[in-house]
Amino acid sequence: MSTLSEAYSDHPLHLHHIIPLDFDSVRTLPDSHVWDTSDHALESDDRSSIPTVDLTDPDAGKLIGHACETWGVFQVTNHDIPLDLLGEVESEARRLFSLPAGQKLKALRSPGGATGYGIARISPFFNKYMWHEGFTIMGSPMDHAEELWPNDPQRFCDVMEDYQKKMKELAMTLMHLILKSLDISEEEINEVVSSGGASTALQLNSYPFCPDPNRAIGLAPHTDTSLLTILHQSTKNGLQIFKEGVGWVLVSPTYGSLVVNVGDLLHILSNAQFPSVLHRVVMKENQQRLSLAYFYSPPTDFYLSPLPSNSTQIPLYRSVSVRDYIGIKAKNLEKALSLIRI
Ligand SMILES: C=C1C[C@]23C[C@H]1CC[C@H]2[C@@]12CCC[C@@](C)(C(=O)O1)[C@H]2[C@@H]3C(=O)O
Ligand SMILES: O=C(O)CCC(=O)C(=O)O
Ligand SMILES: [Fe+2]
Repeated sequence: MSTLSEAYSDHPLHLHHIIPLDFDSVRTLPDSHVWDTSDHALESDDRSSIPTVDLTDPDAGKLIGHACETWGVFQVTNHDIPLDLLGEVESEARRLFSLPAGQKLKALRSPGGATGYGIARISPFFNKYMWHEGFTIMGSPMDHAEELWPNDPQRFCDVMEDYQKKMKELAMTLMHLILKSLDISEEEINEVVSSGGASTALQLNSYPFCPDPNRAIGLAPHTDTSLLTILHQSTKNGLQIFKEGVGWVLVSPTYGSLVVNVGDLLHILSNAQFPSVLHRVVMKENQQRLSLAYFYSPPTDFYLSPLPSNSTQIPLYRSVSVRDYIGIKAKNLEKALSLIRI
């Protein structure tokens, strides 16, 4: 069985698509980072905002199913992730991104690697660079933590591992609710969610202070490759999701609540009943913004096909392994879903 890291190592990147800019050293926005941002301010009004679901609500499953169908994204409250832990992970992320550029480069993601410091994996698909630096974790971050803090790697590792453990439990709870809302049997749910383990990743995102935010982008529009993604955002605005017929909708951070979004793999599994949501990060505030994204997927050798609850419908996608889909996405980005359409 292959790991998520191995699935990504089949698709190596060039160094210029890994190494972030030394953001502290620039006083003006380099041309390499200038984007057409004419639609960034075109947000729909306040009346449209993503649904919020209280996980202790007896109707949570139904509400989540409905949110996945209509929005592909929702906020969750009463999720059992301690707020102290969220604060600690955020502060460890802040400590990492505050290191001098030269120090961060010691933990640079390798061209064939999946973990460590670097720019977003989707970067090769765009001719400009994003105002973003990231740090990807899969399991224990010890090797990279030793590169960053040779004398004190443990604190960072403990917090990140604790967070991944709790996020995994939450992701499994949410997946159970989501699949139950599709009337999938318990056995089938267990095949997708628990028995064979999971592929997971934790991405720390930093959008540094920008000298010219109106001409830069934090993260270009994309859908996630996961079943679902659970996101914590620091107090700064920037995340927008695209809703058909409405346009770009701002997802303002609400203290203590987490943003959950449908990824491509759940899109396939649900036969497009739960569409993966297009999202991006725009530069809204004149301060650094941080976010923590946890990606939950089935094991890489798991074959996804539209689930039997949809058997009365025509399956829209052919069966594909997680590993193969990662490869298709690595080569084709937003065209990936259409390439596996029957
Ligand atoms: C498990 C994942 C999910 C990844 C790849 C790998 C580790 C890093 C994730 C992100 C994080 C930033 C946006 C994204 C689009 C990117 O460029 O890297 C994500 C991508 C995906 O959802 O495809
Ligand atoms: O920073 C954010 O709010 C979104 C991050 C994101 O979309 C990702 O990591 O995939
Ligand atoms: Fe994303």
